[in-house]
Amino acid sequence: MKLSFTKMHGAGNDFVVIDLRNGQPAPDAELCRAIGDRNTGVGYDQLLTVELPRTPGAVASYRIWNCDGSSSQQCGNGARCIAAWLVRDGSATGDEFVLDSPVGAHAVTRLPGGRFQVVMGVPDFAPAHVPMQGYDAVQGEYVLTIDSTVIGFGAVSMGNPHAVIEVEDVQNAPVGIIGPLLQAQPAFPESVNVGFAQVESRQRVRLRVYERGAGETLACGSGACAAAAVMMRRGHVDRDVVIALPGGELRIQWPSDDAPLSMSGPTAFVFEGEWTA
Ligand SMILES: N[C@@H](CCC[C@H](N)C(=O)O)C(=O)O
Repeated sequence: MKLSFTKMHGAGNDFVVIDLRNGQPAPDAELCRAIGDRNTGVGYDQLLTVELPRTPGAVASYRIWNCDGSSSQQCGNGARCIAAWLVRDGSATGDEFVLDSPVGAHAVTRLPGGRFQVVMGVPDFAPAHVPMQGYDAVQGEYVLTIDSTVIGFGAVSMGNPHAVIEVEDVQNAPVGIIGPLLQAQPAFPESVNVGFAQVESRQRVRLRVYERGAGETLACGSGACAAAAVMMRRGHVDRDVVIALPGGELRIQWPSDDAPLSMSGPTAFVFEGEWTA
């Protein structure tokens, strides 16, 4: 079996992109893990498959797999990379087009310098939609006590589940300890992406994300949207903010609570390869 792929990244969040528009089946969880192994495979945070469009007017659709073989509904950095891939491929022409993601259509705008803006939808704070069990009403902050550690967090769905913990010093935040602990809580039946956000100013937030299915990544686009949305709703930042992640910066704009949120940021091609196992 031969699989041609493109290695890409968006602000350091790295991807293997595979074109399945010829009807080839999507890799199963075992193959995803094999390709994703950073020692014996290619290595990636997420594998993205380009597929035929599902809705009229869309250029293509895509699906998302984490490197542990699980699937996800949303990937902000991935959406930008798929957009760049389709532009390079010639399938997406013009500066504005639509992509079908697992959670619906995303409007995309091509910006100069390999940057793309993606309309990510309206952040959904309803606990049942995150999904998060044990809470009926939307709260600005939820509190869980795990092994006598009290953790306060905001929760929001960007199509995939996010918890956002506001911290004073993100550099020294216990990302690798609290991230997996929170993910394992029964409150999150589908696990959760856990962001650690330090508000530096009303226009700038520093963020690290412990992702579901991938561990800590250099950047998480939907995590940046989630952190911005939580901090905007708390009134801690303006409605147009830069989220600085370890691998790069994303700009998040959310004009009002019931409007769609948009994210813009970089894309990069790394190399082409062929998987022959
Ligand atoms: N890195 C992504 C998010 C990928 C999916 C996530 N790990 C999940 O399981 O929901 C992004 O840029 O949004």
